[in-house]
Amino acid sequence: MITNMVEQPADRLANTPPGPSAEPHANTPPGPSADAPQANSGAGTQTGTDAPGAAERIAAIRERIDEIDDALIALWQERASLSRQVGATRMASGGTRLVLSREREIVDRFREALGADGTQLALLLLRAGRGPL
Ligand SMILES: C=C(O[C@@H]1C=C(C(=O)O)C=C[C@H]1O)C(=O)O
Repeated sequence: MITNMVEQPADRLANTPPGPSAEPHANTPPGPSADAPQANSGAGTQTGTDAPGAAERIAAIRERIDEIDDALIALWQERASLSRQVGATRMASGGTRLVLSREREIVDRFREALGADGTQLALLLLRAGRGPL
């Protein structure tokens, strides 16, 4: 889980395997980390540095990261909804719940674009729409 790592100085990250507590329950959104040391103490989210220029630059970049995350979440939810509609339509007409050849195409597409992470992302996307196999 990245949440705990980003609030530690980089030199503390090496050779520190995540313990059991680093991975919360799969469906539990992570809350604020109470145990990690803070690199700066102003108002708002920690940037991980006390250097004013760097902190401001990081805050600006984070605005775009947050926008991207919002879009990813909305797209994720829309895709899952559409996938469920396809499944319901198909089953209501006597068809199958899944079409594995189509799923294979999707996994291949993500893997070709993103490598091994793409495979994992595609599998998560598919599961979000049609449930676990
Ligand atoms: C949405 C569909 O149904 C299922 C879900 C898929 C998906 O989430 O992309 C792909 C194939 C099917 O197993 C579909 O056939 O397009």
